[in-house]
Amino acid sequence: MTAADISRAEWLAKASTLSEALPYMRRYAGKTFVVKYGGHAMGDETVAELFARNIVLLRQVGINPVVVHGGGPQIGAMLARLKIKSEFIDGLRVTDRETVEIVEMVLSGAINKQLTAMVNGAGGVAVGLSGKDGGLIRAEKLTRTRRDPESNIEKVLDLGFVGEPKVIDVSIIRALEKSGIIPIIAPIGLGPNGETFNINADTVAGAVAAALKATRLLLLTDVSGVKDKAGDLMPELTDGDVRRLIADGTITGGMIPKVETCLEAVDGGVEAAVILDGRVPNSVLLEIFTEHGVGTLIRREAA
Ligand SMILES: Nc1ncnc2c1ncn2[C@@H]1O[C@H](COP(=O)(O)OP(=O)(O)O)[C@@H](O)[C@H]1O
Ligand SMILES: CC(=O)N[C@@H](CCC(=O)OP(=O)(O)O)C(=O)O
Repeated sequence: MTAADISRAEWLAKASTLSEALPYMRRYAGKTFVVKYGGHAMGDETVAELFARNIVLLRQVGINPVVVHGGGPQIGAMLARLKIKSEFIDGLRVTDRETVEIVEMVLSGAINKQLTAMVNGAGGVAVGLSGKDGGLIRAEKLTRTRRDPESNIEKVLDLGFVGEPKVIDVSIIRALEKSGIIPIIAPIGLGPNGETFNINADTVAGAVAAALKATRLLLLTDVSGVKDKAGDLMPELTDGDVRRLIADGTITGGMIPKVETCLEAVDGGVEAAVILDGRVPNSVLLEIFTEHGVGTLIRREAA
């Protein structure tokens, strides 16, 4: 049987014995996979533990997994506990000085350490870091503009300490990879004047994947992938499809930056980007080791 013959059901049966699964895994040995684990997908502890085991398994078969995590709902819950109001513009949290402190505490302090401990508990060797460690993510303030429909004048929107990655220095990731260590990255960047920047986790995952020229960028979320108007999963989309689906209102909200991140990553040298459901047990393994995958694969149209 070749890798192309394996069905999802067969994969699940084989996953119980590593030795049987190995032939299907070898094709990716030595490759780097960037996996973004979204805050919504983290909810269920059993699924989170399975996620950690999947990541360790990738490492055990010779793949270099790099995890970037989110934590939007968890930041929201902490801000609510502290009675700090939070608003979003284009899916990005407006982040004032007080908010950025909480964002860093929740992402780098709580979630990053939980996930790192989980991967270590699953038998891997993981190290948690943020964009501040090893000069990983140099960021600058993100500027957003919006055209006022009545006056047609473009207004600059101030999102506060929301950053965009400018320079990704992958040396720390490569050093960890060489030692068999799994990096777990919180989406925090360091600004030119020592500022802490809150960066959308999808954006960080895309930028890190492009800088590493990763073989795959996997964005784990709380839906099965990109769906059409009838709610059916679309297994594969090109940049042209994505533009059309945004324009006709099929792709909305948080899914817009996700698909845009995928296209930028593919443009930046990532072989393929996939949006998939992180709440489904073993979704990472199913996506990587079955021929058809489970989510929506996004690629550029052939020139
Ligand atoms: N065409 C679409 N297909 C699937 N999900 C979509 C689509 N358009 C908008 N969405 C929304 O995008 C959400 C995923 O984005 P988001 O909530 O930002 O995820 P995460 O927290 O994992 O980063 C889905 O839960 C869904 O509500
Ligand atoms: C600027 C911005 O919006 N940053 C995000 C960072 C966390 C994130 O992206 O988490 P998810 O992947 O779980 O949504 C935030 O503050 O929520």
